[in-house]
Amino acid sequence: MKTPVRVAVTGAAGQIGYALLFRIASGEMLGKDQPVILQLLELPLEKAQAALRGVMMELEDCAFPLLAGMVGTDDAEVAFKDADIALLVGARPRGPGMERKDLLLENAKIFTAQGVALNKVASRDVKVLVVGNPANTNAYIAMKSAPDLKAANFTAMLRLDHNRALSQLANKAGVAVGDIEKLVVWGNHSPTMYPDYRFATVKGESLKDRINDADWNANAFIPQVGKRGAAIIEARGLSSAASAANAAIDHVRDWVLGSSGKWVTMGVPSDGSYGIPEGVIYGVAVTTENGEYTRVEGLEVDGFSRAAMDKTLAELEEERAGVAHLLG
Ligand SMILES: NC(=O)C1=CN([C@@H]2O[C@H](COP(=O)(O)OP(=O)(O)OC[C@H]3O[C@@H](n4cnc5c(N)ncnc54)[C@H](O)[C@@H]3O)[C@@H](O)[C@H]2O)C=CC1
Ligand SMILES: O=C([O-])CC(=O)C(=O)O
Repeated sequence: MKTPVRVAVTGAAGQIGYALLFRIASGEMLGKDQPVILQLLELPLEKAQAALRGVMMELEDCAFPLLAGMVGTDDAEVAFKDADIALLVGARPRGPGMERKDLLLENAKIFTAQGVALNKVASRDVKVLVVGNPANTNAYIAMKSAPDLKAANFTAMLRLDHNRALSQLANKAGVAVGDIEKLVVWGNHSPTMYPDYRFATVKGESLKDRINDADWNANAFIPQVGKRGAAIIEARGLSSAASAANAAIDHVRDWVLGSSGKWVTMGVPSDGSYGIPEGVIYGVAVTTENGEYTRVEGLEVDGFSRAAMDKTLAELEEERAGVAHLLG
């Protein structure tokens, strides 16, 4: 038996948590031979803690052979203790009359505290995935609040956007979703993101040439991928949960187990390439191997792409400026 991996999940009793934990415990994230210990954080409210206890009872009732242990807590330092992987899902949702800026500030407090706790007690190699919105800026805040941890190990989830774009492209081109490679979604997990299939291939042939429809790209594809989260809320009355959990699993699985040379999109702190200022958590194409990601370098940025990449960057810069006073 392998040594169990400690996986911390915040917001564990929420709807993404409910779609996520059972799949982690069944081995879909880290492999069917990898035991896990789940360290689950919820708010210190009776309702949230009761819901968490219920989820843990259900996890127990699945008798997952790979579930080597479980902790439920309202204390971030307990949840993050020696964590190898931290999925930061819990966040303050937008309430009635709340502006984006208010949401940003409320969440800034949460992700500052969680960054500090990770810095104090998590494994020095902890891999962090931020799902809670605004995901890129929350990841940036946590990273800045955890100066003793590797900045490169703080990532934000753009995989749902990547997967959404894959399916839209497969439908448009009439190809199998699994045959599409070399897609990237640049920037912020928000409607300003830029899904870019200029480099994408299907069985080695250019997908862009096959679709050959600049109008569809600019006026249907890009806005549809960007606003897909809102479309799900409109249809379901609740935000994406199963697809978000699925994307979190894809993100961490590929990061830990490798993408076998395939491109995947991760929100990672910029190294200054592609004109993105260093440190900004920005969606880029990466390949992954041996628990590390490597940016796909040297992609051509044409005029249309530059404008799209700068627009989503400007939004991230604005978010960063909005929380700068909290980060010292
Ligand atoms: N990056 C992405 O692609 C996506 C991000 N999201 C975001 O994921 C987040 C979670 O979504 P849902 O599970 O649907 O929400 P939810 O409201 O069902 O669950 C969130 C849970 O987090 C808990 N929570 C809140 N603050 C916490 C804190 N400081 N510490 C620990 N737990 C805390 C709440 O008690 C709640 O149980 C939201 O911010 C949502 O906008 C959702 C879909 C996709
Ligand atoms: O739009 C939302 O609030 C949830 C989300 O991030 C998504 O589904 O992409």
